[in-house]
Amino acid sequence: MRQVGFNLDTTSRDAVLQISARGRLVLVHPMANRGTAFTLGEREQLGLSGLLPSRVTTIEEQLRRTYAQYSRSPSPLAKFIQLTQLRDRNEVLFYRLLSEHLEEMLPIIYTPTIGEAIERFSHEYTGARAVFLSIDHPELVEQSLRDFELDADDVDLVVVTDSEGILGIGDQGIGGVQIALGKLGVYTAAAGIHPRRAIPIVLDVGTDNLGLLNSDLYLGERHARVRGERYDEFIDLFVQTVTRLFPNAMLHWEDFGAGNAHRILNRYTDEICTFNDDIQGTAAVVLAAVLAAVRLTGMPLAEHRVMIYGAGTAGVGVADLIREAFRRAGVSDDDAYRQFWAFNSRGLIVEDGKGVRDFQRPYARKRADVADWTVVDPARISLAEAVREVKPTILIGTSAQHGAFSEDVVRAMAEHCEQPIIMPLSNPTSRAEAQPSDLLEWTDGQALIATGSPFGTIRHGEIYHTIAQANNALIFPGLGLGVSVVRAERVTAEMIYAAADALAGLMNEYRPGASLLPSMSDLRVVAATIAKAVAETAEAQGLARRPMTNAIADIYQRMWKPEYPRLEILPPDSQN
Ligand SMILES: NC(=O)c1ccc[n+]([C@@H]2O[C@H](COP(=O)([O-])OP(=O)(O)OC[C@H]3O[C@@H](n4cnc5c(N)ncnc54)[C@H](O)[C@@H]3O)[C@@H](O)[C@H]2O)c1
Ligand SMILES: O=C(O)C[C@H](O)C(=O)O
Ligand SMILES: [Mg+2]
Repeated sequence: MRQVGFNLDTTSRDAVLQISARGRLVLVHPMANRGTAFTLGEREQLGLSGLLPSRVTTIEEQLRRTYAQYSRSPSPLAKFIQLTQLRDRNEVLFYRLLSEHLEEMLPIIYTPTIGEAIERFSHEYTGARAVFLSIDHPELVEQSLRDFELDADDVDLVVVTDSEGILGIGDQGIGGVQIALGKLGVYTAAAGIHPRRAIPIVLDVGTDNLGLLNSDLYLGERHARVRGERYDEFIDLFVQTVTRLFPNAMLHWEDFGAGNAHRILNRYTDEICTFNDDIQGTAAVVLAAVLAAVRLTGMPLAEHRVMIYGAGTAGVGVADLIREAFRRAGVSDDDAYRQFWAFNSRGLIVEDGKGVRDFQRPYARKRADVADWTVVDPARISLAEAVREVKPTILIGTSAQHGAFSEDVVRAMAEHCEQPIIMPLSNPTSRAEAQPSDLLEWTDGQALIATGSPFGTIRHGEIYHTIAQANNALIFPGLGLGVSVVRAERVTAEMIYAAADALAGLMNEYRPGASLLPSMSDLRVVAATIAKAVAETAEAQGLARRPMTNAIADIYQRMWKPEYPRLEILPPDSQN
């Protein structure tokens, strides 16, 4: 990080921060500012003596104060805003507070509260340290990226969204910038990616959200979403520019619409170092949860029948990776496809159905497969009807349809399956296909559950069930860290599988009611473990541009810790 007045080596855990700036400039730089923790000597040298209250405090005192402020904030959104303001004022303190209360604060800075912050972005706007790129100004793309003041070697990660498919709340226009910021917050909190080695970006291509278009306060381009050739050209311009300026960065795509996510990933995956979180991150975390659950059922994976309710960006990513696990278990590709039943908004996807997208097509069932089913409308076969016919053992929800896993669906599933594996993965909480407490109720406590948003622990009978949060936050931080440690040239299917496998390998608790996945409070351990597996896989595939000397040491050395860096105060006139 090199800005006029400040210089910080962001590659090492114990870097020195050089400051030649003076006075207010120091206090408004979130990475340099440490507020009341500046010592009297530092204050004098930096020209801050009159700008701070006289008492010097430790970071522990600052943590006590900011945690009390957090606790007093009256609503989740107020807590989000309080933490955002802290992040914009004193980044070290923000990450330290977050890391000490990770499980408590994750639902605030990330899913589910972030959904509300995204919807309210233009109303609550207080600035956002991100890059905004508009399709109406392609000529500004390069300059805008340069304006973020990072050099080629300074960037490990770029998180970009076009906001069309934000969580399960759809098109949120420019507000989607918050999901890019939220994901980066998790990268740092979980994997220690240095907060100054990443760029959050929103591509403003317009919005089809009429509420936003009609709001006086809306801050994005005020027109319908641009699609087709002009959209593709803009994406291409963006990809070419960002990879030229930041050749070592992994490009992370977040919350694109169903019509673009798979298409864009397929277009670039063999050309650059890139990853789609909703497709690949989700797939890896869900596979890990499925493998843990399958082990508990005692029934071999190859015999399971899988329903994907909501075969969109995430759903098909999940299906593809579970299918890979079938293949690794010795099942032929043809046979594996026959174990999957996928749904879109028109019901079960059948080969002659309407509106089937290219990436869904491999999962379309043959008409003959369903010819003798008892259904009301063969052109629109419902989940309940399909469940009765297929008797699935695994039900995955990525449809954003609240309550879609209804009592009759779940009871019908449980009738033929002792321990049904049911995963309502849609976010935020208001979109979940089912409430875990209901699932336990309807299956007599037998369901093996994972959800996308946090649900915590639920008592059913004598047993406390810890509901696994199968959120891609368990995957992307470690993946990004592993990729950056070896500067992988690509993100391959093998690396994604290795991430899932490493996560599954962390599960060793088998008491009744135990979670299928590690807890979000263990994110740092999870991320480091996944990073190692990913980096080693990249090396084995010959994709490491920076060989490791010792995997553990290399990963540990790159994991930034939220502590005030050592200061070196340079003369005010020296240029750095
Ligand atoms: N847990 C996680 O880590 C995670 C990761 C990614 C996405 N998700 C969640 O999954 C949901 C979907 O996200 P996405 O990015 O895949 O969106 P998407 O728009 O790409 O996919 C949604 C799919 O659901 C289908 N659908 C809509 N209505 C339906 C209905 N009534 N019945 C059956 N199918 C229906 C659509 O046809 C589409 O294929 C969101 O709520 C998102 O938050 C969770
Ligand atoms: O953002 C999340 O919480 C997970 C996932 O990427 C989603 O889109 O829901
Ligand atoms: Mg997402």
